[in-house]
Amino acid sequence: MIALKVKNLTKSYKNFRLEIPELILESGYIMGLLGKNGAGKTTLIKCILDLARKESGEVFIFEKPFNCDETEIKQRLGVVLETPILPGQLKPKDVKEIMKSFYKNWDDRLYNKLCDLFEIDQNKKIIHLSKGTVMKLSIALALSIRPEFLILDEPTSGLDPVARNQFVEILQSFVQSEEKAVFYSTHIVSDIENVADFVTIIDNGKIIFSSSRESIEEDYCIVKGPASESNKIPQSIVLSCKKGSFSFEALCKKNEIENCMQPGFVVEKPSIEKFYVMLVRRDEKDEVLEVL
Ligand SMILES: Nc1ncnc2c1ncn2[C@@H]1O[C@H](COP(=O)(O)OP(=O)(O)OP(=O)(O)O)[C@@H](O)[C@H]1O
Repeated sequence: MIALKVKNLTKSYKNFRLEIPELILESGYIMGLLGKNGAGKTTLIKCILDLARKESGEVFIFEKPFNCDETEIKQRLGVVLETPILPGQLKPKDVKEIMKSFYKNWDDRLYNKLCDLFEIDQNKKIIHLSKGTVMKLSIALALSIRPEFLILDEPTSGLDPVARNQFVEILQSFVQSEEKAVFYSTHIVSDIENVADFVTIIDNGKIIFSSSRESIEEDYCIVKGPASESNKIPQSIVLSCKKGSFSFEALCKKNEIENCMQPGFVVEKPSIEKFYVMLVRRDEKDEVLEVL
C-alpha cells in the first residue's frame, strides 16, 4: 500500500516557495527527510497534515485524500510535531485517559512501557517536564495509538544520545511489519544513516535528491585530487566541488568516473552525511570562508 503520496504541492511565504512535484512512500519503509534550517521540512509536513493551507496540490494518505477521510485516517496515523502541542496543566496519566477515549487501537500497556523506558513521570504536570521529556512523551503518545504510519518532524532534536538511540531502535522494530511506514524529518543525519530506507533531501523548498539509501553509495562517489587536475572531471558528472589552494574534493556520479581517473586521484564512498553536506553546500562560494 502507498502510505503517503504528495502530488504537485506548492505553498508560498514571503521569500520562500515550496514546490514538491511528487513524493511517494510505500508501507514497510522509512523515509528520512533532510534539509538545512529553513529548507521547508516543517512546511511540507504541515501541508501534508493540513495544518498549513496548501496553495495547490494533493496529499493522499493510505491512498485516500487526507482532507476527505481525516477522522478515519487519524486513527491510523501517529504524528510528532517539531513543537508538540500538549495541555501543560495535564499529567501524562491524564492524557492517556483522553487518548484512550479517542483512539480505537490505543495501547495502555505500550504507553506505560514507553513512559518507563523514557523515564517520563506520569504524575508530573506536562508544563513541568523538560523539553526533551515532552518530546519523548509526544513520541510515546504517537506510538501508543498503534499507528500504521508515523509522520515525525525532528523528533530527536531535543533528545539526549541515549534517548535518541532508544528511539532509533523503536523505529526499527516499528517497521518490522510490512504494513508500517515512517516519514521522518531530521537534522541529525546519523539517525537516518541507521534506519532510513529512502532519503529525500530538500533545499530551498525543492527536492534535490530522493532515492534509496543504498543508491548514495552505489551511484555516487567522492573524488579527491590535486586542485590543478579538477578540470579533468567532466562537469556533467559533478554534483558539487570544493576547491582549495592545493586540492579539490568533488561529489560525482559514479558511472563515468573511471574514464576520467588521473594519477593522484582518490575515490571514496560517500556517507549520507558527506553526500548531504556536499549537495546542499554546492552553491556556496569559497569567499565566505576566506573572510574568516
Ligand atoms: N507562518 C509562516 N510565515 C512566513 N514564513 C514562514 C512561515 N512558516 C515558515 N516560514 C518560512 O518558510 C521557510 C521554511 O521554513 P520551515 O520551518 O518549513 O523550514 P525547516 O526546514 O523546517 O527549518 P528548521 O530545520 O529550521 O526547522 C523559512 O524561510 C521560514 O521562514
